[in-house]
Amino acid sequence: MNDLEMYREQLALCDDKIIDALVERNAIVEKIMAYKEEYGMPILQPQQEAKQKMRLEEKLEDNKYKEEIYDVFRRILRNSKKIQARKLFDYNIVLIGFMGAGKTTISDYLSTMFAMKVVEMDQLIAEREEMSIPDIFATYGEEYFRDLETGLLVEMQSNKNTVISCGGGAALRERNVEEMKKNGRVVLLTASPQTIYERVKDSDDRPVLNGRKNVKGISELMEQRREKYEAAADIVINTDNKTVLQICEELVQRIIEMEE
Ligand SMILES: Nc1ncnc2c1ncn2[C@@H]1O[C@H](COP(=O)(O)OP(=O)(O)OP(=O)(O)O)[C@@H](O)[C@H]1O
Ligand SMILES: O=C(O)C1=C[C@@H](O)[C@@H](O)[C@H](O)C1
Ligand SMILES: [Mg+2]
Repeated sequence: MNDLEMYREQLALCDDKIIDALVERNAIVEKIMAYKEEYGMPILQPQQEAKQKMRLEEKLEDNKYKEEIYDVFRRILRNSKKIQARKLFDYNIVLIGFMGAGKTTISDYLSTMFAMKVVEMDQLIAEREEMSIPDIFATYGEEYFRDLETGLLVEMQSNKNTVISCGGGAALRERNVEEMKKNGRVVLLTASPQTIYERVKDSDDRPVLNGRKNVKGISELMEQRREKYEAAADIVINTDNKTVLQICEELVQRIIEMEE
């Protein structure tokens, strides 16, 4: 055997070690999940991720392949998160609720914590139509927009582990709710009119709130919608005075309870 052949064999042995280590690592990730579930511990522990990152940084400080190894670990972490998400729920999470309830915020955090894909329905529809949502309403009417929502909710049923952040009015159409349910669990985020007002008061990109961007106007529209939102929901989470982490943890725990 010449040197080149020998190096190639050594490389193959290295790859085998990496595969074995990754299999072992993934099994440990699953054990950690099972342990947390068994002892009712929080599933989301962002401080642990920060600790792991620091440990890695210290260990790689003087390593000449630091950047390349970081890159690999970023992917390992991403895949660990996907494994955790798959273990918790093998379907999509559909977030509904009034404007400002936190659908986009919670979607982004879930995406960070579980490496889940996010579909912002309003944004995707506007991109595909090459038109803003208010322009779609003005040009083609609400029915046309709701049909696009229905179509997108059907399309999403071939995905898994995706967070679907619905437009504020999506749950108002019965057919949309039917298609939401086929995606996975429907989670309704709620907040008091005061909280919603505080969250939306400085932004002008919610045309439905034009002319009623005050606590009374929000409260009235919320009451009109309440029944339909609640009828659509598998899980209801109130978000008043809760951090994004608390809300996401509550969501995960409620999903665990539902699957038991
Ligand atoms: N739990 C929370 N605590 C404090 N602020 C929050 C919380 N959730 C959301 N917010 C803030 O409220 C505002 C509205 O949140 P977000 O855009 O996520 O709502 P949304 O439900 O997606 O609204 P829309 O239906 O209009 O898209 C944002 O500025 C966000 O940072
Ligand atoms: O609450 C609503 O009725 C709406 C909310 C937005 O997300 C958009 O989907 C649209 O402007 C309708
Ligand atoms: Mg949003």
